[in-house]
Parts: sequence; C-alpha cells; structure tokens
Amino acid sequence: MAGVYEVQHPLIDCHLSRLREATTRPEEFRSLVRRVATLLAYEATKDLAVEATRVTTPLTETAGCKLAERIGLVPILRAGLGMVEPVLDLIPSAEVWHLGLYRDEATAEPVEYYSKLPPGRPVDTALVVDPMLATGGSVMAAVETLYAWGVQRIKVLSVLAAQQGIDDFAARFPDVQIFVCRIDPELNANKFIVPGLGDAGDRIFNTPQR
Ligand SMILES: O=P(O)(O)OC[C@H]1O[C@H](OP(=O)(O)OP(=O)(O)O)[C@H](O)[C@@H]1O
Ligand SMILES: O=c1cc[nH]c(=O)[nH]1
Ligand SMILES: [Mg+2]
Repeated sequence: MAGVYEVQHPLIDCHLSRLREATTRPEEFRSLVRRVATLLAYEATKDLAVEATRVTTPLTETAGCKLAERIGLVPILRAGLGMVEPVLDLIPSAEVWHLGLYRDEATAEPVEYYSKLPPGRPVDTALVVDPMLATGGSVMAAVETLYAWGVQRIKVLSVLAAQQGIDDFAARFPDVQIFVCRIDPELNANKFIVPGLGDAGDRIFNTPQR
C-alpha cells in the first residue's frame, strides 16, 4: 500500500524531543537516530516477502521462514549513513547501495556526486534512508535513480519531514511509501525544516558550520 505513514509511538516522541534539543551532543544524537531508525524500520518492513523453510530445533523439526526478496538499503550521503547500522542489524542480508547527494546551499537543489549502481540486477525492494526530507528534492532524486536502475518497490525512511516536501513527493511518486517520525509544518527561507532539528548531517558527524 502506498502512502505516508507518520509512525505513532511514545518512544519515537521522546527520542525525537531529545533530537530536536539544540544542546544534544553528537554522541547522543547518533544514538537517538539509531533508535528511531530501528522503530521506523520495524514499521516499514512489515510486508516483506518470506518463504517457508523447515528448521531443526534441539528437540524437533518445525516450520520456519526466510526472506524471499533482495533488500537494498540506500543511504543518502552523508546523513543517511546514521541510519544504516540499525537497519542492517534487522536485515543483515541487505545490500547497501550508497547515493551521494548534497543540497546546494544557495538553491536548495540536490546535487548528485556518488552513485555506483551496477547495470542490471536491481534489488527487489529498496529502503531509502535519510533523516531529513525538507523540500523532498534529495529523496526524489534518489528515487528517480532507483527507478532508472529498475527497482520495483521503494520505501523511504526519514526521521523528520516538512509538509510541503511530503506533499510534493507523494504527488510525484504515489507508489512509494514514506515512513516518518513526524511531519513538521514549515520550511524557513533557507528551506530548513521548522521546528526541525537543524542540519542532521552536521549534528551526526560533529561538523559545525561556524
Ligand atoms: O529534502 P531536501 O530539501 O533535499 O533536504 C534534505 C537533504 O538535506 C540534507 O542533506 P545535506 O544536503 O545537508 O547533505 P549532508 O547529509 O551531506 O549534510 C539531508 O540529509 C537530506 O539529504
Ligand atoms: O532542516 C533541514 C533541511 C535539510 N537538511 C537538514 O539536515 N535539515
Ligand atoms: Mg547536512
């Protein structure tokens, strides 16, 4: 089912509050991103296809299952890297395909600087991870790239989104599911999410701009 899912969970609410706090230091910020990424991934992976297997326990044989699809985990550099480890912990067989995109500071338009997707053999389902969906430009560029690779099913996992970016994304890609912790109402003049949490990449990697 396509659509936008604002995941409701008290732990998400509490962790997001700490993420928003301007005084939260990078070490805690990274840890909070990991926690909410786990909760988002739990929601986003509920419909993954599995196939039946048999397992032999120490006592007997019984029914089991294993994943029946190739999962691609697609972090948008840099900030998306902060969400890779928790999702890989849940899906150790996932393939990680990095996409490098940064937002031009003057125009807020995405600029692609890294993509090594091979010709052919696309994954079955791609989970795009990026903590922030502001105008939606970066994630839209990533989805275009994945469709061009041939991926059939794409899901986006973001910590925070702006209403405008979500609306634009959903209008352009109605078949892509988006899982977010919260949709904030506004973008400011610099296209930052308000109330937001600031620059996620800088807060994860401890690279203050001034
Ligand atoms: O929805 P958008 O308007 O495109 O904005 C969101 C993008 O901006 C941030 O990346 P940034 O350009 O700061 O790069 P970084 O992760 O390397 O810091 C963020 O991690 C998203 O990729
Ligand atoms: O609010 C925003 C917008 C884009 N990128 C961020 O990291 N934060
Ligand atoms: Mg950044």
